[in-house]
Amino acid sequence: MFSEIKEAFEQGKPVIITDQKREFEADLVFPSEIMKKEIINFMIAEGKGVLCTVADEKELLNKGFFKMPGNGLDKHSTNFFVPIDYKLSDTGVTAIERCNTIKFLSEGHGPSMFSYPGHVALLGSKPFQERQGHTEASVELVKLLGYKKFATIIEILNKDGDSHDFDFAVDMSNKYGLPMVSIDEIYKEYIKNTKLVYKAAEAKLPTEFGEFKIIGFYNNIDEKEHFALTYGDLHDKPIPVRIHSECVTGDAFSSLKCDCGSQLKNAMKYISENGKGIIIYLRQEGRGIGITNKIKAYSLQDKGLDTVDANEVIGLPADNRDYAVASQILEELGVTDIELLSNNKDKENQLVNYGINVVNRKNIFGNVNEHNHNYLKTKFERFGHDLKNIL
Ligand SMILES: Nc1nc2c(ncn2[C@@H]2O[C@H](COP(=O)(O)OP(=O)(O)OP(=O)(O)O)[C@@H](O)[C@H]2O)c(=O)[nH]1
Ligand SMILES: [Mg+2]
Ligand SMILES: [Mg+2]
Ligand SMILES: [Zn+2]
Repeated sequence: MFSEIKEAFEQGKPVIITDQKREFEADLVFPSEIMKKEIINFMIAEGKGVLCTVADEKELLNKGFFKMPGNGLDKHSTNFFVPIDYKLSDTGVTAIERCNTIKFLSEGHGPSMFSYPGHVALLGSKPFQERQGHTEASVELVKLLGYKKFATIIEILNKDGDSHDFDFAVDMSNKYGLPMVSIDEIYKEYIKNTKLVYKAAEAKLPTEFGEFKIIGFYNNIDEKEHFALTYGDLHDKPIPVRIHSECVTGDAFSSLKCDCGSQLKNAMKYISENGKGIIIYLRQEGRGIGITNKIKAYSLQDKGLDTVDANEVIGLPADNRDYAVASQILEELGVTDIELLSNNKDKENQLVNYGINVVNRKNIFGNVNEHNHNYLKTKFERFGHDLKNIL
C-alpha cells in the first residue's frame, strides 16, 4: 500500500488520509518538498477546507516561528502557528504563491524569509505517539516514504460543505485514483520503523519455576513500566513467548473470576521445561481500561452482564489493548521469531502487523472453574479465542 502511495505522489496525486477513530474526517495530503501549483489548485478546489502546511513543532519553535496566542493548551486542539507568506510574494493567495511559500518552508528557511500573517496556515506536529491527528500522520507518512518531514494538507468537505463524510471521500478517491490510507495504518508503519523502547535495568529473579532474568524498559510509547522475564538462551528460533496483560486480581490475588493467574504460571512452567523463553508483562490491566474500570465492569457482571457488554455499558472498548510495546521489547531483546503462547488471535495478528514473525501460536490454558466458565465461554464466542478444547 505504501509503494502505491509513493507512486501517486510521483504522479502528482495527493493521498486521502482517513481517521476512523478520532474525528472520522478525511484530508488530502501531499509532500511539501515536491509541491506544484497545479496540485495546490486541485487540493483547494476539491478539498475545500483550510490549506495547511505542516512541520515538526519543535523545529518550528527552534527556528523562531510564532505560535498563535493561546494555542497548545489542549493536547487535541489544532496546533496553529501564525500563517505565513514567503517574503517576496504579491498577495500570497494565488496557487503559485502558496506553492512557493510551502516549498520555501520545506527547504528549511526560518521566519525571516516569510511575512505575517500570510495565506498559508502553518501547523506544528507533535511526536506521533503523543498525538495521532492528521497533522502528525501527514508528516510521518511523507517521512516514511523518503521525503523531508514537511507535508501540506486540506480537509475534504462534501458537496454541501460538511465534513466527516467518509463515503464522499471514497467517491473522490475513486474518481481521481487517489490512494486512501488511515491514520492507524500509518501509525503501525511508524511504530515498525521507529525505535521507542530501550532496556533500562536487568537483574536475576529466582522463582518457583527456576531462575529467570527480569528486565525493565524505558519506552516512548506510553507512560507505563512494562517488563520482561527471560529464561535461558534466546538465540534459538523460534523462542517461546508469553505476552501477558496485567491482571492484578488474577495474577496476585488468586481471583477465580478469570484464568489469568494459572495461565501465567503454566506459561512460566512451560518456558522453564523448554529451557528457554520470555514472559512480557504488559501493564494494560483489564484489557487496557485499568483496575478501577475493571472493578466497575465486574460490578455489572455481578448483575448478569458478560465481560464484553460490561465494558461497553461503561462506555469503554471491549478490548483496548495494543502490542506495539511488546513487539519493540522483542526487538530490543534481539528476538524476531517466536512461538506465541496464547489463545488470542488478535494478539497474534497485531504482533504480525508490527513485524514479528509468529512461527506458531501454541494454546496455553489456565484452570477452568465454576466462577470463570462463563467468562471463558464469552471469550470463545465473542472474541473468537481458541478455547474450544477446555469448555
Ligand atoms: N475489562 C475486563 N478485563 C478483564 C476481565 N477479566 C480479565 N480481564 C483482563 O483481561 C486481560 C487478559 O490478558 P491475557 O491473559 O494476556 O490475554 P487474553 O486475551 O486472555 O489472551 P491469552 O493470550 O490467550 O491469555 C488482563 O488484562 C485482565 O486484567 C473482565 O472481566 N473485564
Ligand atoms: Mg483534524
Ligand atoms: Mg488470558
Ligand atoms: Zn484476569
